[in-house]
Amino acid sequence: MSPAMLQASSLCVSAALSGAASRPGRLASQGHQGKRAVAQPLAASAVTEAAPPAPVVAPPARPVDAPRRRGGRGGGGGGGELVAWKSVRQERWEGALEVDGELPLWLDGTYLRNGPGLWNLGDYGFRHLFDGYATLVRVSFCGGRAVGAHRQIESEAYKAARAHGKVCYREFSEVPKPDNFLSYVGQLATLFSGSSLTDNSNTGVVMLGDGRVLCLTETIKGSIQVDPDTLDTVGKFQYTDKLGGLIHSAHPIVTDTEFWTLIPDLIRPGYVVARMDAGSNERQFVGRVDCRGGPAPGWVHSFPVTEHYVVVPEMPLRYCAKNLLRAEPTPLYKFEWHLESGSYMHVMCKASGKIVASVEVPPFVTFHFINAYEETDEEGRVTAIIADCCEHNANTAILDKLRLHNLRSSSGQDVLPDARYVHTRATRRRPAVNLLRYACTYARWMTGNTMCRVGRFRIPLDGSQFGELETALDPEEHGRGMDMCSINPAHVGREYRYAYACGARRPCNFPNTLTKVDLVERTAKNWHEEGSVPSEPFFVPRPGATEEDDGVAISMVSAKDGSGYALVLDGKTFEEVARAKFPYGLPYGLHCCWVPRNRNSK
Ligand SMILES: CC(=O)/C=C/C=C(C)/C=C/C1=C(C)CCCC1(C)C
Ligand SMILES: CC(/C=C/C=O)=C\C=C\C=O
Ligand SMILES: [Fe+2]
Repeated sequence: MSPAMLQASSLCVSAALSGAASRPGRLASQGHQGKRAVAQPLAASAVTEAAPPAPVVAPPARPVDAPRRRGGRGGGGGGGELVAWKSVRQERWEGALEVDGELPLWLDGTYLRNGPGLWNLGDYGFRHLFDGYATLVRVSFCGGRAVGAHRQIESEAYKAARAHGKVCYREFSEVPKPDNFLSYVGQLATLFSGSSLTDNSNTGVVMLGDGRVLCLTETIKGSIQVDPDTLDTVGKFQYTDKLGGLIHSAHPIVTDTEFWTLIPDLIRPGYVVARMDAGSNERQFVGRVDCRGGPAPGWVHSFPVTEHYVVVPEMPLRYCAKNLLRAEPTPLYKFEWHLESGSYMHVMCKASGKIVASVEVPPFVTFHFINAYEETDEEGRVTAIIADCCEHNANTAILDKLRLHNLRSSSGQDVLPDARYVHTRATRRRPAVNLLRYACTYARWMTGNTMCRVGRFRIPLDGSQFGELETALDPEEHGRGMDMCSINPAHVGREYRYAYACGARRPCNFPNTLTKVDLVERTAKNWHEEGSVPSEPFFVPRPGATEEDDGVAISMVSAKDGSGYALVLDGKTFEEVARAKFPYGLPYGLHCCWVPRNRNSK
């Protein structure tokens, strides 16, 4: 058993044996080099100080400028105000969590969530949700008990910011301020080599087939291995191949045996599709898709695969080399909207790297593909690819809504653009229909009545030129909000029925519900607690389950009273099973993974 696994099981034992598990705010002390806890008070200047020695177990954190008050329903740290959009700096915190309800005994492992939880450097506040320094929160479940932990990821970008008290690398919207013209010219030069790009891995976290756990963002250098038990930053994940590239999709598709990724090519507009075997650090070139429109590839935050194919989306929201060079953010940050360039979906055969379909589709805006699968005829021949996404109704306004100023100032107002769950259908006779759809999309834009929906693409494999994009269920079912989706991992690339996501209860300025979507019945079940901000509900199947929704969905909630807790919902009924309460409030976070206790480890 590796030291990390030993530590994990001792955590389980200490949580199970210690009475601290039922006392909020009490910390299960877990020795680390025999040091005592060092307080990390969240003064606004905390991050600008020279790096202090890492504390063993820090006391409960307070967000920047939050009052010190106790109590509140959600757990310790309540009685204040919503912490979701405030920096909560924890260099190393760990403690037993008070549990309300009954945690299933089969839930045995670690839920890990990554996200940009630190948006302040001294007096300086970052602009955008996606700028924050990477923050890992974990809850380890064992024997009906829960132990929480919280740490910053030690990226070069974060360490440099702490040491110098300023942004030193190019983040999503933040750029280091040059001291003079010469240093500006120097910065431009480093942009081309990629050395000025951030490695702040604040987006996703995945467990590779060999048990290694990686935090990821859109820069390739921002692939960082972490220890899921201690949350230690193990080091950079070095890709040992010669594929190059500076950016990639933040959401590789990871299975027990492989890892698929997309590498956009900004010089010769297109995408490289690559795969890596579990246990390896070497990506292999599979094939290339040339863009059909526009001066640059479309943003590929994520993409889906089926059993035999990789789906490569080409959105009209495209990377923009000029915007990459700018010191001040543009309305669409590093991107540009090129409606005239068209929108396309490409399908590549995993085995041969050949493109088997490339269709034009109505314009769309998505961060997150949910899943894809192959549609077959009676003879078992694959006739089309179905690909689902959280679609923001071809409206780029969502990027602006995720500015911290908007998230902090417009709560209570109904300013979240609508989203939907959509699919596409492709035939040769569609141009007129598509034109009509574009017109409808823009009519909705003009009236401000846009929709956020589950978008379903249908991409036929019969040589048709056009694909369709349809709304998979009435967006009113999930309040016209839809993002941050997970599904049963056994259904990745295969037909599926259920998706778990964040939806909306209007009025709101950000998704504020958890929603279970049933794509067969075209209905949704919703969980909501007034004023709370829940993050991605991550589905964990029950070991041995045969039904798709037999398991739990785990989310972390930043509650209205300033508290924070992990919420466990029943995968079938979507009723609350239990909540494990942190003794302080949690910042919002993005994506999650599940690390079973008996994982392989390297
Ligand atoms: C958190 C999230 O969802 C997205 C994060 C995206 C990031 C950090 C993108 C960063 C980028 C750069 C630092 C330079 C190159 C362009 C781009 C990929 C947008
Ligand atoms: C949180 C989010 C969108 C919410 C809108 O409805 C998008 C996050 C993207 C990055 O992972
Ligand atoms: Fe994402």
